[in-house]
Amino acid sequence: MTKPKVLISDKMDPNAARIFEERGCDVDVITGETPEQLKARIGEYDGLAIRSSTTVTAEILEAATNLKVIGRAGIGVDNVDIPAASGKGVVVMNTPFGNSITTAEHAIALIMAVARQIPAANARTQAGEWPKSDFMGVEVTGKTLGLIGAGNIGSIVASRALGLKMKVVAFDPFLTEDRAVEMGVEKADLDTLLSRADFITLHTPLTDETRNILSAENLAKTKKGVRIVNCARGGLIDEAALKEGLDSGHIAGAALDVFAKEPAKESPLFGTPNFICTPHLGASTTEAQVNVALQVAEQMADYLVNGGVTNALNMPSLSAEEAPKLKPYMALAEKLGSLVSQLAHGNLTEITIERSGAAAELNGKPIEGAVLAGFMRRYSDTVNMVNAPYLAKERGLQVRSVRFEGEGVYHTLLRVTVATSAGPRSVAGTLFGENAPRLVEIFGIGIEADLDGHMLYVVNQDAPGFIGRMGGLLGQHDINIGTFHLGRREAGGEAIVLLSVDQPIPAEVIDQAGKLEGVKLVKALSF
Ligand SMILES: NC(=O)C1=CN([C@@H]2O[C@H](COP(=O)(O)OP(=O)(O)OC[C@H]3O[C@@H](n4cnc5c(N)ncnc54)[C@H](O)[C@@H]3O)[C@@H](O)[C@H]2O)C=CC1
Ligand SMILES: O=C(O)C(=O)COP(=O)(O)O
Repeated sequence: MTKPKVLISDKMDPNAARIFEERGCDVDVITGETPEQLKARIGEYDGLAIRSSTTVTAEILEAATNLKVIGRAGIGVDNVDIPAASGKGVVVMNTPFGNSITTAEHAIALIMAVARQIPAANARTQAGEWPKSDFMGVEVTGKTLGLIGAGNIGSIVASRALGLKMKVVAFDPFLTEDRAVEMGVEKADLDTLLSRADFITLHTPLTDETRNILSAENLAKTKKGVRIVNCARGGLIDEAALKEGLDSGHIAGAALDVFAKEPAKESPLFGTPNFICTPHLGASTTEAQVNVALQVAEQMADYLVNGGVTNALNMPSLSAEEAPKLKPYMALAEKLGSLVSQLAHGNLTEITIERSGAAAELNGKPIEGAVLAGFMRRYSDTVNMVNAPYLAKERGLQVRSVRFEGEGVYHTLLRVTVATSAGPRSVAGTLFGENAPRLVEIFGIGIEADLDGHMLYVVNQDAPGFIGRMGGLLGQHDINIGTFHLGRREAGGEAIVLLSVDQPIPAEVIDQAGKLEGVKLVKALSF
């Protein structure tokens, strides 16, 4: 048998190459290439091991004709086009815990550095100035730390900050009161956190929801004299607004390890007083790099040599006999989980997964995992079908599984219901024809649709002329409608529309759709 061939395309601890070789893989270490060079080379490889410097686009995946697995030696996978990888059957794995302590420690180091202006004081002292009277710092003891994102890294930061005698206020949709008490933090909404924090640190993945979470508007809600630290992802903060806040003196200091555009070789923030930055060093300690290198190489080699799957972000763990029967259900389950998470808002504390008819006969665990992975994916880079139930439990999400053996209208049905502060929200789906996943109900209204690509969800008053107005608006913006599905509770009552389009719908078109006569709600969805 020919040996699987792996490319390590980012700087990685040498233990990774050693493990690949010991486990029976050939390995090349070629770092710092341009996307064109990687594209030209990738066709030879079965595995690609990366950190954050390699961006794996759909175009690179197109050229990756032999690729079976991408391993991220680290946590964030926003540099990998996961849908494109899934489409090509390429497993994407990460190492969800190997660098979390190290990254949390960097956040704490930056809190201290920004409180005492250590980098500027160091530079001027070494320049021979002895500028003792220019650097008056603040204590962290007794100050409030606002933690945005209380997952693995956020929880470690909280525990360290408590050790420094700070108060910790945390905002995270998956943080329950019980978990907050266990962590010793106070659960808060974002506005409360912004108004109370003396220091703010960010620990969320970069998603559509977290992008610009510290926008100009939200920065304006912060306490005067706030200090901000970002060791998560650049796009979480509006860098121009941060610069304005520092210049005006509203923000007393900021420390960034990550930038919207990396490598950040220039930025309006550079040179701003009380601004500190590091070049994405969050995970850069000997310990973390050895951890993630060993782990990624072991996981990837296990997959390439034995077919074992660990920490995959786009693939469930399944036995060989169950796999073919469960596969279409997993796709349906993940789509329903994703749909309900895109439609339900507020405090998400309980999810119920019902299986009726043929679905009731199957192993419920992988289906549950797939629903939860779809449900939580918007909130975490590290969630997969395997770890989703564990993460849900850890974050206090109650998961109920219910089976109904008899058949209803459909021979097989999955229903996912989420308890929200506004009441239960439920969606249901079945398998049609050649086991194609199909939505059949949203919030109690019958509607049949495929959940695929970019979609628009509209709630409107059932009245003549609506379809024409909506079609006309999208047509004016050159947006082609692929499918159009309608459902309603009763004639003249509340109706819903799900339509699929060929490209993402710009925000201004969504805004205009929301203003059309009879429209109550419009939401862009993606699958
Ligand atoms: N600077 C660096 O070198 C490193 C940066 N990172 C970044 O740190 C991020 C966090 O890592 P982990 O804690 O391990 O991930 P995690 O998945 O354990 O935690 C992320 C948390 O963010 C929360 N969250 C998601 N959307 C949110 C929202 N809209 N508002 C508030 N909270 C939200 C989630 O519920 C979850 O609890 C990673 O996604 C990665 O981008 C990770 C390692 C190193
Ligand atoms: O693990 C992560 O998410 C990181 O951001 C670390 O990035 P790096 O591996 O140091 O390029």
